[in-house]
Amino acid sequence: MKTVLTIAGSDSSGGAGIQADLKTMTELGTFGMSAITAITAQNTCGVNAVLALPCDMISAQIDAVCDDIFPDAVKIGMLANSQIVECVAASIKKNAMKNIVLDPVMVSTSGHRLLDDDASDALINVLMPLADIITPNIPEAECLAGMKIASKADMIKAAGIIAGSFDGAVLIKGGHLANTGANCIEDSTNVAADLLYHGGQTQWFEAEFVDNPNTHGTGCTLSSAIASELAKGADMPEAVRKAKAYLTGAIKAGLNLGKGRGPLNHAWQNTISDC
Ligand SMILES: Nc1ncnc2c1ncn2[C@@H]1O[C@H](COP(=O)(O)OP(=O)(O)OP(=O)(O)O)[C@@H](O)[C@H]1O
Ligand SMILES: Cc1ncc(COP(=O)(O)O)c(N)n1
Repeated sequence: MKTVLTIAGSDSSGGAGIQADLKTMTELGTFGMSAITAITAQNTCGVNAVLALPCDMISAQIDAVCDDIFPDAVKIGMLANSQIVECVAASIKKNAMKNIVLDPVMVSTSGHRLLDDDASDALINVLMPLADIITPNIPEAECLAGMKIASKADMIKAAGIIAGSFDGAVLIKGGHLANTGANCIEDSTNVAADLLYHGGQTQWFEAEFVDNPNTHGTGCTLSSAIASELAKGADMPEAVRKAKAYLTGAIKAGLNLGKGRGPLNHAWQNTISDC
């Protein structure tokens, strides 16, 4: 069985972070392992508290995994502060890890900062160069590219700028532009359109925009699904295509848990075959 390591924060409500990552990895037939960077007290309504773990404990988790069950791919999510960004980068180099998917988590859907303001430089200069793909949402891509993004043309421009600063691929997730009119295609159906910039080429991945407010953890799910598909041997465009199909199914299968933006239905493939 192929193995995937998530280096990310814990979400007590199970919708995002390592909990979403491990569910995704299991559903996609890989063996998920975790190195926890921070503990959050959160639910579908918001983040109440964050405790960043000490760097030596984070490095120790990564080393313990790599010394025994070397991961075929790695997903990196919430990193909390610049010290953690630096120590995760050092551990990746030391262990010569491969298939690195970096989700540059900055702010939760509920508006809570999950990465210190002053950590962006370390993220861009120290960690990004080690990644095979980074998966920013629109606000994160605006921060990384230093420009506003209000259209698909802006997404293409921003992806080119971000890709110019490292060797990997860039997937700009368009969830925040969907339903604003900016993503509308000719038949006026609204779509959730993500842009992959890979090897100098751009490619759109479009899926039905599901009218469902329960989208807590979509970014975590997509990035860990990409890591799982890379671990199983897919090339980058194929990994993105399969990951987006899994994600869209999990949004469509619609759970309705909690009082706020609820989590996804990770087990949707089993749910459908049970019907
Ligand atoms: N309502 C929806 N229907 C279908 N796909 C969606 C919907 N909302 C988001 N997506 C898709 O989910 C993925 C993550 O999107 P988004 O742009 O919201 O990233 P994010 O902000 O990092 O996610 P998160 O909400 O977990 O922080 C993308 O593939 C996007 O197209
Ligand atoms: C531990 C952790 N990692 C990532 C997110 C981002 O997910 P979302 O934007 O859906 O809140 C989160 N809320 N918590």
